[in-house]
Amino acid sequence: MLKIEALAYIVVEATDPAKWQAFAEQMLGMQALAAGDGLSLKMDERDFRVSIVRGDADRYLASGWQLADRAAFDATVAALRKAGVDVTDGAAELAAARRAAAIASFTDPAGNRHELVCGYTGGKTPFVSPIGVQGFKTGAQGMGHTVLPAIPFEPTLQLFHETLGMGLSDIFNFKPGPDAPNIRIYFLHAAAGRHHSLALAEMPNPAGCVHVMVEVNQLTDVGKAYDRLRAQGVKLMATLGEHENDRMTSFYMMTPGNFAIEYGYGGISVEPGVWQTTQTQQVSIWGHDFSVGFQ
Ligand SMILES: Cc1ccc(O)c(O)c1CC[C@@H]1C(=O)CC[C@]2(C)C(=O)CC[C@@H]12
Ligand SMILES: [Fe+2]
Repeated sequence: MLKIEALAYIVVEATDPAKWQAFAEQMLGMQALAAGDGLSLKMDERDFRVSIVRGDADRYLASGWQLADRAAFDATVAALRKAGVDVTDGAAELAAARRAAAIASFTDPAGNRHELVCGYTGGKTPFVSPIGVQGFKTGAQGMGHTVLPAIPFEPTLQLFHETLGMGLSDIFNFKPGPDAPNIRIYFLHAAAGRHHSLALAEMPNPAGCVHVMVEVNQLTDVGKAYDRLRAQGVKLMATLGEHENDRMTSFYMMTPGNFAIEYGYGGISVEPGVWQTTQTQQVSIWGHDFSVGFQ
């Protein structure tokens, strides 16, 4: 019963949503629709997969987690409360804004904000990219993956792995330099089987997120996006490459929200309960030069 299915959506705070509109439409190829004084970014038949809300900062605000049904939602809220997590029952107004039948929210030990939702009450209309992107891979596996800062690491990992039951796909002890201490990055899967819906990274991030990954249906759209990045002067955070752990071919760019987006194709799926946790030895089997992002 107690199973997160996928990352349903993310919420981003923006001082100037018009910047996100241009970035979403012209760089990412998503549909941007007015929503109050913010924006709904559409990646598939759902009303939104990214909610841009107007505010005083440019940052990541929350991760929205999909529960299969009301029973799974209630069981998850109960499990969190039993573990001592302060869970807030969401108001009907918030549930309506997120197109959810029910919503609850909590903050993890690292200070990241999360929303739990069940059901989907919004519209189902076709996705039509304004620049011809041939679709994002969403569906049951959700909008993609999010990598969140996780300090303190152990209690944050415990919440998602033990209390919420997300499976450990891969463990990576990242060594930034020969004398630098290890940074732990743990990759966790949800029930729908995307290799990771969440990664916890033992590093601080003032924007509230290290990166969000969105996946397209064809490699051609990754290559075309790379061309657009250069034409539009968007800041590259890592060159094209293929990850060792989930075999995603992708590149990374900076967003108007001060966190990065990984734009990828071809990631693997795992079978929950069967998959054996791997221990990655390297970031990627080719490419992914992150040094360009620090320039
Ligand atoms: C290692 C890895 C596997 C699969 C992924 O989807 C993925 O994003 C990563 C890279 C994670 C990580 C990051 O996002 C922040 C900057 C990091 C720490 C680096 O500098 C190398 C690995 C990067
Ligand atoms: Fe990633």
